[in-house]
Amino acid sequence: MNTAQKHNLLGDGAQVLRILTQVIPQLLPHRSLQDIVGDIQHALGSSVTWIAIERDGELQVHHTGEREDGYAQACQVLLHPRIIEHPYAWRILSWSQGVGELFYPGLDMPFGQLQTGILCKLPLRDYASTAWLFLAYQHTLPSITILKHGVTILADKLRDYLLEQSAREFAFQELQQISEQYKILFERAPVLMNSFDRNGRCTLWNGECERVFGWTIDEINQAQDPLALFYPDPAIRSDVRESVNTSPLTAMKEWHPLRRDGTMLTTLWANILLPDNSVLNIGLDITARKQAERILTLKATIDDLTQCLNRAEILKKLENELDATTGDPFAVLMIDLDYFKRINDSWGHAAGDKALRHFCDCMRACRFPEFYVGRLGGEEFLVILKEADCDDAVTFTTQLRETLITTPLLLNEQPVTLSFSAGALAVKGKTLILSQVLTEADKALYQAKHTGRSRTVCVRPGDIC
Ligand SMILES: Nc1nc2c(ncn2[C@@H]2O[C@H](COP(=O)(O)OP(=O)(O)OP(=O)(O)O)[C@@H](O)[C@H]2O)c(=O)[nH]1
Repeated sequence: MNTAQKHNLLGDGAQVLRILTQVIPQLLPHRSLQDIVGDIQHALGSSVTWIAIERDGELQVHHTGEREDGYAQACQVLLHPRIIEHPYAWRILSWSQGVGELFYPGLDMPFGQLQTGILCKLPLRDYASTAWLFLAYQHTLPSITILKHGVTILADKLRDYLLEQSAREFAFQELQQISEQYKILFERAPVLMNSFDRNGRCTLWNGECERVFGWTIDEINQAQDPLALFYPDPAIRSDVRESVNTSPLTAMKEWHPLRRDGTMLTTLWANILLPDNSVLNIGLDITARKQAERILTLKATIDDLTQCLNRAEILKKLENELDATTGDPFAVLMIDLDYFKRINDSWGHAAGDKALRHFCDCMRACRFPEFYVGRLGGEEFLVILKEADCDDAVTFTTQLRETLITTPLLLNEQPVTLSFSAGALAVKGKTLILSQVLTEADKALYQAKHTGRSRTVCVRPGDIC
């Protein structure tokens, strides 16, 4: 059918409806607007056809001619004073002849020669946008009224198509925004997030993993078994695999992976099974926190001044020894510095502190297989010698006295030899309770103090030797 025959059909209402039944079913969501404009032009035989959409102040134009500037074409019509200053609200405007001269004066074929034209507004107000459909013919048509009715029907369907497209685009943009937000969250959250596939290849590795472990995802995947970088022990590796792949842990579990520099981390991990059956591992690096906890725990057991065990801790140790089911023998020494007040009085309190630290250093320097030193308070100390008897206790104090002589305390560069008295007690089996041990050792110490000081008195319960 040639163009003239096609134009004649547009003068017949029934034919126009028949043409529309071919075009309207093509307004499918997956088809592009450019294709749809092409369908309309082909079915209705127009020479110039375009659809313009104004969204957020921006004009998008969909047209058929590949080489033509559709944007300029649409602007010339939509920004024409006759359109902008139109005195009435309008939905559809038509010109039975002279459209080319009106909108495209002096332009080449077919623009300057266009005769009949229709501009139809497609209100898309819900989405803060407006669209226009423009059709123009080089010849005058038999009935502009019939064409206008046809275009109104087509415009309604076209508007439904555009609204659906807008809704899809809106949903897509929202999805993209959400996915972008999750991407940022994944990359920047101060939480370790990663995932490994069934072959052990790393598929996800967020910024925090890179920062904490020191490897990039590419570096990890260069290893034959990436997991072995973190867990060199095959048994632990198998536990990790079991926890991730076989029974993902929803509660946090502590693991100790290695980082790139070989240091061991303390981490907590939980595994989240995703809908595609992959597992996302979420972890927290608690190395610094654990370290701080260890230091705090240690500090709670240490005497600040002398760095030996504090009173509570040495008494706890003594109680543990007394409660031990094995009932292994051990010796207890209660030690008190002699005439310590004189050091404070002669050299000042700071010198007294220095003397206490020096005395503890000398005790710790003594050679004995296993022993604990604790400060009971002031210048009084308790020493527990494991698997020892009274003779060992005496040997220990003799050694300590020698050390104090060979390594005197220096006060204002003057050597001062510290002296101490000691009460020793040997404990065998589970025969005594804590208070009895302390009372007996104290009795022996008292004896040492009142029989000349600088000596060790050994006692067996109820019996001083
Ligand atoms: N510099 C210093 N002095 C302390 C500390 N704790 C207790 N003292 C002092 O230790 C002295 C203990 O004096 P005394 O109980 O009379 O004992 P001493 O002078 O050693 O006499 P004997 O035990 O009888 O030989 C007191 O002057 C306390 O103030 C401390 O942490 N630092």
